[in-house]
Amino acid sequence: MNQHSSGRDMTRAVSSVGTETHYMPGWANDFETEALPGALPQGMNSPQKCEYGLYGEQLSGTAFTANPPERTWTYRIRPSVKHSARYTKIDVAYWKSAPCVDPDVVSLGQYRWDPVPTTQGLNWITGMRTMTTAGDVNTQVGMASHIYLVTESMVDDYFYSADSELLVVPQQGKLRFYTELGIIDLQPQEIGIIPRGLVYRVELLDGPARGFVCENYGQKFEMPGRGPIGANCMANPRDFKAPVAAFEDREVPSTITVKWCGQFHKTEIGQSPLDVVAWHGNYTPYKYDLTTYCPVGAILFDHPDPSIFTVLTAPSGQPGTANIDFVLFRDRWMVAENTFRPPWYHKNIMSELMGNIYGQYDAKPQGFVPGGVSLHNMMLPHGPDRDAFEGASNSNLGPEKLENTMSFMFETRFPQHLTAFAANEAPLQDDYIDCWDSLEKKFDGTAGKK
Ligand SMILES: O=C(O)Cc1cc(O)ccc1O
Ligand SMILES: [Fe+2]
Repeated sequence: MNQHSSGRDMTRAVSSVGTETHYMPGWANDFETEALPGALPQGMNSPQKCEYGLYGEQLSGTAFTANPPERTWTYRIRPSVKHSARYTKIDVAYWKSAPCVDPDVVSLGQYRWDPVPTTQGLNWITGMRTMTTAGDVNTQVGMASHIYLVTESMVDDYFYSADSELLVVPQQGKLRFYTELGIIDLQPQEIGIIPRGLVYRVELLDGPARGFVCENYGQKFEMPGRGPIGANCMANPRDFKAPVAAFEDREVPSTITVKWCGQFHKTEIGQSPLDVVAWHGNYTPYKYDLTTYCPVGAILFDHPDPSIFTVLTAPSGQPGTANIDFVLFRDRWMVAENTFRPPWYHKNIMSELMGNIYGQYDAKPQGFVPGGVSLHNMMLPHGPDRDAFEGASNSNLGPEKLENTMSFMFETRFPQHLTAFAANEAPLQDDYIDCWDSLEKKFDGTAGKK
């Protein structure tokens, strides 16, 4: 997987705020890219003097001795220490971190929310609304799920999370992430990953923007083991895209906000920190087009576990038991014979937070709407509502295409705790649990096969 990318050939010089984006394909490649010709040292990382008067700096995304180690070498106008003055603690009211167990909030239950409405004056930081937290940010275990609401761009304000990598799932609007390593545009049906420690700002290209974020406190997302499926289908490595180098040489009063151990801190500096002119390495932000995900499923009978739809998985250290699985339910053919085709009724040791990107989800034809969220927590029973059950039990089973549908699941081995925002302020559907009320007892002890 560590093939050498031809990033340099694809690089376009973008010497200040770029308007076009360019990407290099491949999963976890060892990329190289430069926004000015010759800015990237060849054959070594630390020349005595770098070209253009640049400073060399390493960003380590794994422990030095991890296998494989992930790191990126940057060549920048100033070293990051110059983008880091004294920090002041600030309050970011709605962005919570685990452990965050509110004694007045009940997390045991099946929950569903309508889309959280967007309001004016929200940027990537102030518009982050934490719905659930799991694990512990201090021990780098677990995750948080958020809804983001963005109606304003960050202009000379920058951010990074030392706590987490962010998996961003847009549902509405279009965002541009100006990062230290280049520019990524994101819109619905795409996902982006912003790695831990990477500095960026988020611009609103088309708003208002809303979407979902999985904040991963633990080991990085990786492609799932493919097992008997073999080398093809599911997510294909070449469909992951890393940005080419792009830098800002802007000397204006600016701020950097840092999320660190669940707390937020701000510092003021006199220039843009996005000043990396060239870089090489395998620790990068990336995007992925969900419509390139090639689903594999039941082609004769029965309904497999949803793990067959895993796009990315973040390991927990216990094999097969992820800190987080990111699972995609996209349009696909249903052909299974003599089969109840929607998800079965079940209880799961993992906890399942789902979001609807667009369309209708087969187990919940009503009520789980685009922008909406549901939570089926650890060991809590759930499954199709009555209409889905009756429909699927009585339909004529020809080949049928599930169309106009894209939902996803953040599934974690840890119980998810609701925030006070999720319990009290977000549009919780109080009657969600009633969707199973009208399931009848159909049992007839005399009716079975003799
Ligand atoms: O609960 C859900 O809707 C998600 C889900 C889908 C599926 O096809 C099988 C199991 C499962 O948890
Ligand atoms: Fe489920």
